[in-house]
Amino acid sequence: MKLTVTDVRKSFGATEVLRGASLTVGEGDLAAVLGPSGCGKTTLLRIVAGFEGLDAGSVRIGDREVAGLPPEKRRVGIVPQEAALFPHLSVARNVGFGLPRGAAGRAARIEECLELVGLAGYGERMPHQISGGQQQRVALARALAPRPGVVLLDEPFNALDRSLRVSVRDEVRAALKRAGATAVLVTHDQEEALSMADTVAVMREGRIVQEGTPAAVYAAPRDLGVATFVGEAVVLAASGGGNGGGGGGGGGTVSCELGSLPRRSGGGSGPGRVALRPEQFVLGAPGEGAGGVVERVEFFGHDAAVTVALESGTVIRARTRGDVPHRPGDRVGVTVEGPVLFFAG
Ligand SMILES: Nc1ncnc2c1ncn2[C@@H]1O[C@H](COP(=O)(O)OP(=O)(O)OP(=O)(O)O)[C@@H](O)[C@H]1O
Repeated sequence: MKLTVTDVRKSFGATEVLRGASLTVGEGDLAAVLGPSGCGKTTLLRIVAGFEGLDAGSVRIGDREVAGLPPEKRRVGIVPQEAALFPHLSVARNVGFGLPRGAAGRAARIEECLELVGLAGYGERMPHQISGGQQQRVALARALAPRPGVVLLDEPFNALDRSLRVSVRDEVRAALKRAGATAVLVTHDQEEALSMADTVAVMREGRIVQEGTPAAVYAAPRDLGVATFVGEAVVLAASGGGNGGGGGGGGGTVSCELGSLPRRSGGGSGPGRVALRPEQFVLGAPGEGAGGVVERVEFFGHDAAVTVALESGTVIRARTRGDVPHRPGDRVGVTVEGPVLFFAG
């Protein structure tokens, strides 16, 4: 079901933690709430779940206002940070925990949910007999079993080691999609948010400051804070020309130490800052563009990150193809492929 959070406010004592937070998640979508530690992500999730009351605002699941209802009346499924399975209950009994005893089709629903998360046939195992990633998937099956209107996932991959995280998050995403669930994932890991979610909601100081598809937020962040929080960026002092009057593409130019660059529209004009994405840097021969020296090459197989100290003292990190010919100490010339993001002020 669609989730609509409107202008939610919440204070703990004198501290206002949510300052008019609004969030919309379309039916069947997975939204990631992304923000720094302490910005209010978990509080927002707890308010949607009903574990915490709100001071003002509204929470609707489908067409129903749930702000005054206790958690068990909201039809919300929760996947906590650590799977938190009942250790003395089998996997099947964990999954069936939220289903009424003796309900018709209960056993079939348990098996169906285990199948959704790719664990068909694991019902008789005990939690300690399965891996951490599998435990997290059982927690998801448990959340899905009562057919909730919304599933909430609070940093669900934190307890897993890095290599496992990537595969578990793919499996969790696939299971949510198979179930057709509307879901909200809270995370401070931007790669997780950008790679998993249909939409990203960037949260800062108790408010959602921008919502959109990962690609849209990355390409057109509303301010420098979002630009540097969602994706990597090198920020340089710059001066922006007029917007060129065109909608869509044409946005005039920006001048900075790396030259005069075409800019995306928006962001104002006059003095300000430019945010350059790692994939916008092109490393060429010395003399092509700004001179610099390679400091470090990080090889990832499919691509590489090359850190270059420019003669000006600015340090940039460029994303290049994996077959990078550079070594630390090499002299290179750095140019930028536009259009670039500019923010006045
Ligand atoms: N029950 C509470 N009583 C008092 N203060 C609280 C309570 N719950 C949360 N806070 C405060 O509200 C702020 C936001 O906390 P919250 O856990 O929502 O942030 P978060 O964005 O989820 O952070 P993290 O990513 O570190 O989990 C913090 O400053 C926290 O100390």
